[in-house]
Amino acid sequence: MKAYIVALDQGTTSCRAIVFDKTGNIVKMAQREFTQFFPQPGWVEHDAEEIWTVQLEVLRQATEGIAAEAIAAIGITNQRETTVVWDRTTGKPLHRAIVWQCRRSSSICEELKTGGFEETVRSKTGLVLDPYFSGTKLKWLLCEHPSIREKAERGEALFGTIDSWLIWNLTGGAVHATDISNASRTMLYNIHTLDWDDDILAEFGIPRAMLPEVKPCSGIFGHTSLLGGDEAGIPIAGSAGDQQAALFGQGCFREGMAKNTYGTGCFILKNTGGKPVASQKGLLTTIAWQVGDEVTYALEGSVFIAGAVIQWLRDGLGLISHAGETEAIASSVEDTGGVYFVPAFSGLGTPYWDPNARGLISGLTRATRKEHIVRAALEAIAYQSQEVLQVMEEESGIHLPELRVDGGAVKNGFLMQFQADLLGVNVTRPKVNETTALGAAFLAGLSVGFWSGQEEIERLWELDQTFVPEQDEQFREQKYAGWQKAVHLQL
Ligand SMILES: Nc1ncnc2c1ncn2[C@@H]1O[C@H](COP(=O)(O)OP(=O)(O)O)[C@@H](O)[C@H]1O
Ligand SMILES: O=P(O)(O)OC[C@H](O)CO
Repeated sequence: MKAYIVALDQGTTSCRAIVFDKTGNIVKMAQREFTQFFPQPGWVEHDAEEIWTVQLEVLRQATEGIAAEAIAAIGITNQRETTVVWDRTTGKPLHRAIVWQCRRSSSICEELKTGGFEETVRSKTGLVLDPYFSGTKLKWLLCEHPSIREKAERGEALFGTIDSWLIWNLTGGAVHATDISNASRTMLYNIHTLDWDDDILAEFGIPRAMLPEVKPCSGIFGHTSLLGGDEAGIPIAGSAGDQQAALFGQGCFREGMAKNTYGTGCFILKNTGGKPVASQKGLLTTIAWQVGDEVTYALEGSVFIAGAVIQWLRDGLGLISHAGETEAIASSVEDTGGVYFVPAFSGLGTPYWDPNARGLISGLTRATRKEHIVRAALEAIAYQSQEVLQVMEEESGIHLPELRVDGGAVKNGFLMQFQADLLGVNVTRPKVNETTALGAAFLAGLSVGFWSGQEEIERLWELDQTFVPEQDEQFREQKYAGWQKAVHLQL
């Protein structure tokens, strides 16, 4: 009997494999971190081969003792925008993966802006001309490495985001495909015509031959025999970028529903229904998912550094030994003692879109202790999310009734309460916090009939805890004004 769906969640810092049952509960999971490379200030790389090895290892661990015949399908979700180029014949990467956080293509973005290309990009792709997205990373790679360009022109070098890379490897090099939500993050995909955009490809000098086929998020991408089982193999039946998958996993199927995922960064997505909504204030217009013929769009606010600031306190400063400690440390002081921490390690995303901004800690005095800095780092995650939500509200004129949250950092009760206090709305945390993986599982499960439809999935959402605002308007205004002052020191 097909009792399970397996989700592969390839995040910025770790690979997870999670086995879900029909009730959407976790049966088994395995997770492992992989290496981050910072070859120059502002540059971030991953080893795509290491990612595949680690992903396969956690897949095997999570499914140990489970017969391949019991797995109805595999769903994939991934860190988005991260750019991989590999050799069609050998299957080996031709360069380290250039990670979404990497700023190396800043000057390319500047040139394109000067050349008046910003509006074209915005109107065709819904995105902002920023190094965050794959397009200028790929342009950089082809310009810096003429041998890769030659291969690309001959159709021998393939481009993909991490979902494509996993699908390629899971299918033994038989399938070069991506899903529409990931395609919409490349800056090469036209979100209106639903095709790669020839004008942009020409401007960026990217041959179409290296691009993957774009498929709906829920549907068969290929099959894998890596876990054994019958000859046909296990279908890879769903795929979506991690933030879109989380929106799906949170059951935000209706227009106006929104979620915030607190992982390496924070990504707030609001379902805008069947049509793209353009933003005037730095939100991204993106494709949430395609199920059948129906395309759903979203507005997104992207915060580049959220949980990553906690990792930096651990790995960069040695102030803490585990992320989990920060809750008690932050709660041990009344406030930050006037300290603000702007973690703009990779520039600033929504609403500023300043690739050159860098981090700062302000308001230091001789009385400042480690506890204040840890607290300020956690508060920064909430302030950045607040800024995005404020823009969303200003643009739509609608006050968000609640914020659904998920991701690694929502375990932190201090952070969740502070977020509710700052926003003045309820923050709701679901029982299954692995919402990203759950979304990928739902997309895969829907396509093979494991679940009957979105109504059934919606009923599976269960509340863990609601964080209710405990502070008044004056608190919110005062705190936010202090944050704004600190951010503007950097701009
Ligand atoms: N208790 C905690 N408090 C604050 N941050 C945390 C906590 N636990 C984990 N994190 C942060 O959450 C992030 C991991 O979340 P995850 O959703 O796995 O991220 P990703 O998918 O981006 O790799 C890390 O950056 C980590 O620092
Ligand atoms: O790895 P995460 O979960 O922080 O997600 C990264 C985003 O997909 C980047 O756009």
